[in-house]
Amino acid sequence: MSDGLVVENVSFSYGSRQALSDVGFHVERGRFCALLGPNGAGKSTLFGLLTGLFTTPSGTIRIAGHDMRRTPRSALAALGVVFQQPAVDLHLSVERNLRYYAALHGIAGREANQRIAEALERLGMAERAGEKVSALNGGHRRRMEIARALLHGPAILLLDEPTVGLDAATRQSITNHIHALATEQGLTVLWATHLVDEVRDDDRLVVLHRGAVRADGEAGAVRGERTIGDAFLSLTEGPMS
Ligand SMILES: Nc1ncnc2c1ncn2[C@@H]1O[C@H](COP(=O)(O)OP(=O)(O)OP(=O)(O)O)[C@@H](O)[C@H]1O
Repeated sequence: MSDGLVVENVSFSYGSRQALSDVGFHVERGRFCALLGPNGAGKSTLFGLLTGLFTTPSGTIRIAGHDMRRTPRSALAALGVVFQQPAVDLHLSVERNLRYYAALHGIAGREANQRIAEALERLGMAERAGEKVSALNGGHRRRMEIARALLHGPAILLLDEPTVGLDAATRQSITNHIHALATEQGLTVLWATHLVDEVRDDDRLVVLHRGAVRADGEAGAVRGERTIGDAFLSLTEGPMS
């Protein structure tokens, strides 16, 4: 368990507004975990804590065995992040965007070339390396951002609603790629979404609602005889926070 993702007793408030209360779950190494929650559930707040954007006033976060409070640099070095809002330079090529990001992590020269080639290959983007990002469709831009998040070799990949605005076929292709990274390469994945059709029965599933964990387990077991959509609705009914 030490090399996966551990969240224990995490609470967080914006002033008097409590956004997370006593949230805890563990994701084992190499698992794809869907973090499912409706708008306002607290997903972005949790991502803010996992990525060091906010400090954790209470509770423990361990990333690949590194405690966020005691060894934040090691914890963050083990993390790859795909944020909800794309942050890429549209006027540069895919390869140039990745090269800048690699340089930020102190990776240059032949090592950078090799990692960029590998990351693009993994996401099925090798032939687009020389294209300007502005010429790519939304799905390919997203894949490029995922490739970029993998360049420094993170143990854990966080994705905050990465398929927003993409069509169904593209969404499925991207979720397939990320599942393959988990099963084939041992990457631990936390995938935040409010789209129930992105969750598969053999995924780990954590349902967050009004800042609290409402369900935690293998998705097939959490839904039981219900569809995942019905299970989600019954777990998240009641007023929004
Ligand atoms: N900067 C802020 N100041 C005050 N309250 C906030 C702030 N950001 C979020 N909140 C509140 O915290 C709670 C959790 O919000 P959060 O954005 O983490 O949810 P979310 O699950 O990411 O929702 P969404 O899918 O809409 O992004 C909500 O009640 C929200 O209104």
